Amino acid sequence: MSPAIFITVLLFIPVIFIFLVKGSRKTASRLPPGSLGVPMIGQSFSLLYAMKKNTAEKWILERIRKYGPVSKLTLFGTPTVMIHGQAANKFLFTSDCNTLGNQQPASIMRILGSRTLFELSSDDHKRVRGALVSFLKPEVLKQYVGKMDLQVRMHLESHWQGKEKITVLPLMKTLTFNIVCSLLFGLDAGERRDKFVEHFRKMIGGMWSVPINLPFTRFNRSLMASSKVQSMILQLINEKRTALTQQTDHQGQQQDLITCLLNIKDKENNMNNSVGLTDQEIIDNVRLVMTAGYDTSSILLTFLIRLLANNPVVHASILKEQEEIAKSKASRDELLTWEDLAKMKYTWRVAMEILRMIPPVFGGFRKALKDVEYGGFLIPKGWQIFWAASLTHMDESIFQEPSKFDPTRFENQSSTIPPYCFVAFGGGPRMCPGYEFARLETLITIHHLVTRFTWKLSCSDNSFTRDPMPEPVQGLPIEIQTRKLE
Ligand code: HEM
Repeated sequence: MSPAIFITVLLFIPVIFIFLVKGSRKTASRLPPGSLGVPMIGQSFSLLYAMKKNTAEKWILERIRKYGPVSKLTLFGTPTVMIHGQAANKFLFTSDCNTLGNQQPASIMRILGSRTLFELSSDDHKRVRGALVSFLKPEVLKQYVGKMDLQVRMHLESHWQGKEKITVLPLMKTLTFNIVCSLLFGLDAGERRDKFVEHFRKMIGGMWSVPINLPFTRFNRSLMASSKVQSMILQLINEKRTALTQQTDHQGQQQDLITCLLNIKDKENNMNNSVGLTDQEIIDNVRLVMTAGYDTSSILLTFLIRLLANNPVVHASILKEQEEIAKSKASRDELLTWEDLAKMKYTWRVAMEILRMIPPVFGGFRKALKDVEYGGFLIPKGWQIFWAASLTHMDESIFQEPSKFDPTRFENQSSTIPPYCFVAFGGGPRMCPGYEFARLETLITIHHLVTRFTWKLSCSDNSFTRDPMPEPVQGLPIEIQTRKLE
């Protein structure tokens, strides 16, 4: 380098430095209030601790009181902006996919695969979601009420009938897993399903772990189980594909989710159109649906059972509604129908009120794909945005006396609850596609439980922790008694 160029470069270095410092000060002044804390860690442990102690709502409200509805912090290794309120939810759930992307911890992507709905965006997300919804929509699910009913009856006969004491949460997990297996994979009770459950439980054990793949880590065990689950689903896909080629007409026949997805693919291929799902997309999304549908519904059912033990007035009203339906049947063996479920209005309102007060999904993250302005502040590209359902669920300007259990709030939900305020199922294009499936499982199970059993809590501690899903102390042990239909 010639001396003249060298001197010019030297002279420019301070100018560039001053420019960069000024630029970063300007950016810093536009960031929301709050502290990022210790790099990488920030406020993660403090939030997780509050969740464990079931004081996360208070933790968040204190932040809001201190910094206002938009504040910055660091969560799980990433600078984060927490936003709050109806407008914030609308912004988060409806921003276009070039502005906000979905953001899940790295461990989830490695375990469930890179082609799940969680990871996809724009047209890819629409295509795969459309395929899943083609099975999960009410018009299709209504054919499966009887099949779900049979699964619930079998579960109660094996795990409740004749017992005096049971623990609710693990049993509800077994029940929802069996329903998912039967409806999604056509996999009924037997050795194969038992193997499947075993691998699945190991797989989900490491979903919220540090993604370091070393032998004997939780994450490593999860990854190994995930590849076993993948092989089992691939085997099912091959069997179902063979069965499909042997059938000429599958119209009007009951199918499972995998067959339904293969059917879409084959139809599309026949039309020389490639909008169907690849085998990898089927595998990844079947793993996602298994996971998404397992913890959530089982937790809703567990808290419903807890509420019915604690609240005799609600119990009496639900029992009345369910007994009327049971009495309209010629015998106890007659299965429930779609029309019966439509009559269970009060029961579903109670479930919705539980979801308002104890949402199984505490909240979630999105990622800013470019610099975004929100509420007069800058959210820099690459930062994550955090939403928590309870922020609007427990806001007294939206839900009067939010700590009071009041299912009547859901009587005319669309006219009394403003949009983007009840977000237990999320909102916008990523809103939970399993809403109807969860409604069916919940109503059918509660019907059989209240008409066949009475129960009381065995544990006097009525509290629960979050990890990150809410779990009652000791998994909710109860004492049960069989009752006769009056
Ligand atoms: C009480 C039960 C349930 C609750 C409270 C619930 C809640 C949620 C929430 C809050 C989201 C959105 C997350 C976000 O926007 O970041 C979601 C997404 C999802 N849920 Fe559910 N869920 C439930 C049951 C189910 C069931 C039974 C299934 C499947 C059969 C399911 C499948 C899914 C899937 C596939 C997504 C991802 C959607 C997408 O990204 O487009 N969920 N769920």
